[in-house]
Amino acid sequence: MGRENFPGVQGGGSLILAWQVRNKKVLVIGGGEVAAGRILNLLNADARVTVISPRAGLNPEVAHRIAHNQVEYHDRKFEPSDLDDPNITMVLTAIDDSEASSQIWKLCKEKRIAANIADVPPECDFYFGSVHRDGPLQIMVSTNGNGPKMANIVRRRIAASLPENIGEAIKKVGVLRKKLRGVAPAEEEGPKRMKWMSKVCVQWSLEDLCDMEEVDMDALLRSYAPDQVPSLTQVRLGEEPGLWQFDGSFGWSCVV
Ligand SMILES: C[C@@]1(CC(=O)O)C2=NC(=C\c3[nH]c(c(CCC(=O)O)c3CC(=O)O)Cc3[nH]c(c(CC(=O)O)c3CCC(=O)O)/C=C3\N/C(=C\2)[C@@H](CCC(=O)O)[C@]3(C)CC(=O)O)/[C@H]1CCC(=O)O
Ligand SMILES: NC(=O)c1ccc[n+]([C@@H]2O[C@H](COP(=O)([O-])OP(=O)(O)OC[C@H]3O[C@@H](n4cnc5c(N)ncnc54)[C@H](O)[C@@H]3O)[C@@H](O)[C@H]2O)c1
Repeated sequence: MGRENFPGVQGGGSLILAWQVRNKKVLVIGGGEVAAGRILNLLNADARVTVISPRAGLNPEVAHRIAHNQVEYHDRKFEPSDLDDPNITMVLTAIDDSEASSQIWKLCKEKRIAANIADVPPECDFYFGSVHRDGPLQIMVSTNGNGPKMANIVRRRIAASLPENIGEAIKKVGVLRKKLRGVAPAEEEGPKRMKWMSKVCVQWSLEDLCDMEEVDMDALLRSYAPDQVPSLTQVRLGEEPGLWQFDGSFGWSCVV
């Protein structure tokens, strides 16, 4: 008999994902304060943003994005034909007109376009959350519609508890991972590659990860074949792979 101690299911949550909208077309309907926040989130994710909103109602931040050609802009109210472009990946509405909002939601569902209707939670395929960003690191907090301000408070507390250099350390790990793929591209290397990469992340301090230069990465990668993880000091001393072994101390360990 199996032990059956699998995780219990806790329904009622959201599926939290990191949606890749780079170079994809996203329609934002409305140009007020809420739209301004949405547009920034989208631009930070390299989306191609189109804004539809009468000029008279534009918030200064949205007007700035338009003036600097950061978004495509149509100075008018929403029209159903705005949804005809098959390249639209996502629609976000942030307008102060609930009737128009519901009409847009229905049209999006007919066309199977994912949509967020800012003021109507039941008419959202996905919610936004409160996001902390530090380089490649993003942390999103959701309260699943219960308390958006609470999400903001939790997010700020999490951000305050993070090491200052975590984003930079992750950036370096990203470069190393890419290089490792170059050194060991084979599919069957997958398990070894992942285990080795995990060991580097666990054994190296954030400071050492941040300090790691490209030459250090190239030297470190020579220890991949013998499946060893030297410290940054050892890498810089240029010792031959095979001379070091992790002894669990997170310090200097050299077996001769
Ligand atoms: C996280 C954040 C992200 C973002 O918008 O980018 C976000 N709302 C934020 C702020 C905020 N929103 C509101 C207040 C006033 C205080 C309060 O009500 O708490 C504040 C606080 C403020 O403005 O400081 C009012 C509000 N919001 C919604 C409704 C409609 C309703 O609930 O019926 C109403 C009532 C309108 C009314 O009463 O008339 C709905 C949603 N808002 C969500 C996200 C989704 C659920 C996220 C979750 O539960 O975690 C969801 C469901 C849909 C969606 O928007 O995707 C962003 C904080 C970012 C940050 O600061 O870090
Ligand atoms: N989800 C959230 O986090 C959240 C937070 C606060 C408010 N809200 C809700 O979001 C909505 C927008 O809030 P806001 O503060 O940005 O409002 P706002 O009044 O500042 O902006 C509304 C914008 O919508 C535009 N607009 C109105 N009708 C339009 C149409 N048919 N087509 C295109 N554009 C149109 C207006 O010109 C204006 O630019 C409100 O309903 C508000 O209750 C949501």
